[in-house]
Amino acid sequence: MTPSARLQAAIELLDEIIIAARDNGASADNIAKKFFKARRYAGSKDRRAIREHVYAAIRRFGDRPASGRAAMAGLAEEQPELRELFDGSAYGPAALTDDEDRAGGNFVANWLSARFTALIDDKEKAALFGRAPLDIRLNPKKGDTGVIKGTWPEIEDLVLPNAYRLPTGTQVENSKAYISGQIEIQDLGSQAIVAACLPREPRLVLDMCAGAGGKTLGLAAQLPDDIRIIAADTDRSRLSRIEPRLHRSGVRNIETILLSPKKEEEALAPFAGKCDLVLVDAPCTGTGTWRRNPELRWRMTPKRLDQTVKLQARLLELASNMVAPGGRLVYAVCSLLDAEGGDQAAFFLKNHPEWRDIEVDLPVGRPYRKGTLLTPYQDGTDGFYFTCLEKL
Ligand SMILES: C[S@@+](CC[C@H](N)C(=O)[O-])C[C@H]1O[C@@H](n2cnc3c(N)ncnc32)[C@H](O)[C@@H]1O
Repeated sequence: MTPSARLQAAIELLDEIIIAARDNGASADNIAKKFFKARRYAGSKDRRAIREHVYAAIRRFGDRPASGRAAMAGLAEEQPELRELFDGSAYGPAALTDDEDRAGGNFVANWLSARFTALIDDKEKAALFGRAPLDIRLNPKKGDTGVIKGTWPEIEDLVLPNAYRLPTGTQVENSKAYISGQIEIQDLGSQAIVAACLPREPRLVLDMCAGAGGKTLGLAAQLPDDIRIIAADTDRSRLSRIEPRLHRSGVRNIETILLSPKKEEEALAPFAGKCDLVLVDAPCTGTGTWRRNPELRWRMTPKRLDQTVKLQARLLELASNMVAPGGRLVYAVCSLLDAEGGDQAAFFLKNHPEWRDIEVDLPVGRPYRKGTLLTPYQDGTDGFYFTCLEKL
């Protein structure tokens, strides 16, 4: 493909990504995979170049552009070499005109920028777009440090006992250590949230928004095998992805429960007031994960944020009903917006005098508004807020 044809392909791929972001459709990565599958003529260099154009536009614009062409035209304003590729050649984009739409604005939409926690300064904002590291968690029941250090001599020890960092791009998923369940890929921040759940040994654990089980497996790896762990979620496809991970890691004490949205309480009724530990890793806007998913910015609107905040408050309330007296509730979000983090904790504690927040002693994160904040610049993790609450 010519450089102009690659740019035109990037414009077409961006058109699909923009529509999916507007309509809450498939992720940019999945759309790209499908796009290239249907264009076998694009070789590996073509694909790489097209992806680079697409992700440069996604990283650059905080507001969702009107179209793929507007996005690339906006980028061309800042990159003269791109402007030359709008050359009207056979498979390339038509020449730019003075009056056509061009994307612009800041890296983060202005309405959203104002809602970040006070600790997110310019350095932190820049780090939100940095390169995400590749962190792994050792499963102490199956693997040992010697094996993984033998496999990857360049591995870096992190501040939590089973946490390690590998150079980005290391092929982990086809390694013996991964296939045999000795390791999982998990950001240090997620590992810190699991650590915050476990000062005392629970008997019954509920992971209420377990997704594909990242934190559920982290909990199981640290707890004795006879503890009952319930992994619940409303997303059938995500929840089903726990199964192969359970096999790999040899865990047998996790049960899954598929919840129906708005009817979660019915399915969870048998556990009401009985759990020693409930984790609510709540659905959120993901503002702390922009390093991995910069396209999430294009999905955000004030209305969607408001809906997410309401859902989080409802799930926190519901989760609190599942906890036994003296039990612990951990509420976490991979977001750095106060509305999803500190505001939720403050609102909950104000309305529940029978609960108190507890301090956690971890080597990462900063105390922030009744909880802990983890950030890319300060901690080298994705951005998270979590709070540990105890029922009196
Ligand atoms: C941040 S993700 C969880 C990630 C997971 N805990 C992990 O460590 O990999 C939030 C999850 O909440 C789930 N969710 C959304 N609405 C829910 C609801 N009403 N009840 C329970 N889970 C819900 C989503 O399907 C999603 O899997």
